Amino acid sequence: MRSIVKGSVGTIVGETTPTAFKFLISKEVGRGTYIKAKGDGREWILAQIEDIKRSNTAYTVNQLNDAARNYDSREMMIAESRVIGVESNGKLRLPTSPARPGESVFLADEKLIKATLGLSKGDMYIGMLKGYDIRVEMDANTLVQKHCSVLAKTGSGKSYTAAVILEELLDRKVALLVIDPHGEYASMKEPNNVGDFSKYKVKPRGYDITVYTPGEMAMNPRADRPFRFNSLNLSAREVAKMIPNESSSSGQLGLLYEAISALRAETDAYTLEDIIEQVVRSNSKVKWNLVGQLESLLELGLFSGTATPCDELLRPGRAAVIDMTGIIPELQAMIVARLLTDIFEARKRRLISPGMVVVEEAHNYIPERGTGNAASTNIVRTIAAEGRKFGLGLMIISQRPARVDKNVISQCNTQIIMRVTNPNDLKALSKGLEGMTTDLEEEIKRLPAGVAMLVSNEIERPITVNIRPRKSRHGGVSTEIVSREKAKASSVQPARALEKRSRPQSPESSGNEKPVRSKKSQSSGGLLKKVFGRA
Ligand SMILES: Nc1ncnc2c1ncn2[C@@H]1O[C@H](COP(=O)(O)OP(=O)(O)OP(=O)(O)O)[C@@H](O)[C@H]1O
Repeated sequence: MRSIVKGSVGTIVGETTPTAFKFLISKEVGRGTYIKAKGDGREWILAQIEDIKRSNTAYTVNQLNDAARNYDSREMMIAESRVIGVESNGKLRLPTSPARPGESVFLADEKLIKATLGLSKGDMYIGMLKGYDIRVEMDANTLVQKHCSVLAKTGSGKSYTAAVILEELLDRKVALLVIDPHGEYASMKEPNNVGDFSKYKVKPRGYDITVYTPGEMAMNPRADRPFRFNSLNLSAREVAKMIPNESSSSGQLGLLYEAISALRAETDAYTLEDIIEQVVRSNSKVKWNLVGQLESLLELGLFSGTATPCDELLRPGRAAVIDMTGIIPELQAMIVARLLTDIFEARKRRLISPGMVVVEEAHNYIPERGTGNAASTNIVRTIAAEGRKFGLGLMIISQRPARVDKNVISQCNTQIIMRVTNPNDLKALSKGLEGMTTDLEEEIKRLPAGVAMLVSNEIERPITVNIRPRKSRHGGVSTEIVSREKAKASSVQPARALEKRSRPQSPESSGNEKPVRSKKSQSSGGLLKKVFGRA
């Protein structure tokens, strides 16, 4: 056997192929380490250690080999390595012939890793390659245009990582619209004060964030402004989108179309109140159910006051955060449906800036078939399929990959995967990702918080990244349950009331009874109005 070459970490042994080789380890290396060996053309082949096996001929399965006196000298460590490729003129290719047994293996240097993996093509700094001092940079334009997803189990650092990407996009003057079900993104206004900033060379700062609430301002201390829709001349389709699917029968929808056509024939300008009055005038038996739903819509306050203009929501270098805290899921999906339809239409007509729509807890807004229904599914699918043409990108964030619409996920060119352990979610990831191996699946199960696997057409193979500290303050903090028992008890009451009252009518209702409008609800809007409010 050849003597060990200085600086090498091992020698190639056994059978090799253009895509894999094994080497006998002479210096400590670990799984995931990037290594290099000379190919036949004397160019460097970059490979990564996938697995390490240890054996010792002195210890066989059947008996100890007493003839072997020096047990330590008989121990062997074999590293199984997967070839990533050979870099030539900025392009990656597989070596034409397999690496030669007997060749020395070295640790790969930073330059080779960056060039071969394609890590320095971008301008967005999201973190460091795990185990290395190598910055991972992604291309902002590609990420926005070709969409992106962040998928991981809860507590793994999903929203933290999403915010890191949003910071980079805001630094590059991208306009962002964030659908934020839990009010986690308002804290981006403030600079971060926890993290190893010097190691990652990050400077804390706050961003230009405006938080909107579709509810009442007084109920959401984070909100800067109310979010309101225009109630003038609503089309039947627009109104229908805001009414829960399961409770609006075809008879009621027909009634809605009739009422709005009659109004259009009479006047140039009508409001939601006018639609309600018109429906009341109908002779239909099912009208009261529809009236109930329309009145609930009116009471939410979403259609009162000044409508929020679309061009205010997408502004370069700023993020508009729609904070959905306190709004029931069904209504959230309807708000998202209408909002994104307006944004997409305005963008198609070039009336607003290009930008990116970020959908947190995406399984609620675009549920996979069989796992639920949401009014917002179609428009999010449309943006995923056509947004690129019109400069509207999409970022999908979810803790339940298996419950998110596969059509949308498959349109995301960049996938950021953090720790996932649920077997259904892992299966969904495996199905949706090219090149997913059982080894990668195992790795995903074991990723620590704050470490992400980046899969993208822009990089040559999935890489693991230590996500950099945030520049802005993180807002996704878990609530302690035990020590806050009292606070929890006092907060249960309004939440329940909210859910109960915001449903237009009970499922048992026949649809023929006139809904009771209490004096209080007519004058001040009652509890519903208190919770959701008017502008
Ligand atoms: N790159 C990171 N650097 C430092 N801390 C991190 C990093 N990523 C995550 N964390 C920490 O891990 C915790 C969980 O992160 P985060 O809130 O983003 O999780 P999540 O997956 O979004 O959870 P949830 O689904 O509950 O919102 C946070 O307290 C955060 O401070």
